[in-house]
Amino acid sequence: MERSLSMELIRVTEAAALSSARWMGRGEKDSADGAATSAMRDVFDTVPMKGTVVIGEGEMDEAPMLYIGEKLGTGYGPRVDVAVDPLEGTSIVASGGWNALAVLAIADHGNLLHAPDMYMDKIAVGPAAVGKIDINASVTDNLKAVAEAKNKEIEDVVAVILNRPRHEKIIAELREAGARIKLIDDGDVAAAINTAFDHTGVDILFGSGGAPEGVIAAVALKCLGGEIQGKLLPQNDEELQRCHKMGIVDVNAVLRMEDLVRGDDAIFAATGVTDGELLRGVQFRGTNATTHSVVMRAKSGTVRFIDGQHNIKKKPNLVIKA
Ligand SMILES: O=P(O)(O)OC[C@H]1O[C@](O)(COP(=O)(O)O)[C@@H](O)[C@@H]1O
Repeated sequence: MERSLSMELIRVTEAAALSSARWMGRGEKDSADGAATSAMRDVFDTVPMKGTVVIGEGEMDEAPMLYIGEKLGTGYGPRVDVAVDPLEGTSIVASGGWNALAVLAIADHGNLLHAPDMYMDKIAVGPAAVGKIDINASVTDNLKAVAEAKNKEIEDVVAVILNRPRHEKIIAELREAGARIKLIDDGDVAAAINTAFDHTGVDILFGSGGAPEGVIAAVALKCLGGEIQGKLLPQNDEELQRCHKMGIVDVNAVLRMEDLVRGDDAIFAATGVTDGELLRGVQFRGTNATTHSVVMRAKSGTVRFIDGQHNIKKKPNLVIKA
């Protein structure tokens, strides 16, 4: 995969972030998502690649854009699988909260798990604790392992988890073990990535969230040398059938890094929509808008933070007033 593709992909996430950021705090998550999706779709047309969406906005009959199977790119260049989440954290934008991102990941054709839209149990850590976690072990054992790997006490470990009733037991065990906890309302992709950056103050992600988000986070963590393990959590027969269709016979099987994203020819790109620990959100200043993005390649392990200054007058279609 071409190195220069990284910069092309940043243009895609920047466009999605610029378009959806106008909807911050307006209580309209679908409008924010729609703006991000259509901007992302438009810019993808200019990216030199032969892409196919494997994780997107839904099946062809339910999503007009960025649907699973849709072809993306100019049709010239590497043949890649594309995973997109034009707006990761639709409710975050609707309420002006933290850590909404425009994200995408690409990998060589056939190398991304085609995760169905269902829940996935997840555990994720940064490079310091790779090889030490086990999704089948207890919360306490995982905390101990991370504390040891990072040379700190359990009381100093910060676990991040979506604040959901389904996580009551995990949260109780985290409290019992004495860990510090960051309960988040949404956005477990950012939370998983944050475990790989010490300055975000987050050591380990627990709990279930979207399976597609799990695959996207896996690409980022592969680039960063971190680790995520997942287990699909089908809620009914239909979801179980979907797992089987994907070739996953044993739904209790632990999905490891190589199952989620095979090989290392993969790129992850994200632009902040609202402020977060890792990336600032879009700021509008008169005729200018500023974006903050990160792009990473698994093959080289290079992580680039890229700031963009956008002249809104020259991109009127991108920054539509909400
Ligand atoms: O809100 P639920 O059903 O617990 O799902 C959790 C999932 O939703 C999110 O918080 C936000 O997803 P959306 O951007 O699609 O709203 C994800 O980060 C997370 O994986």
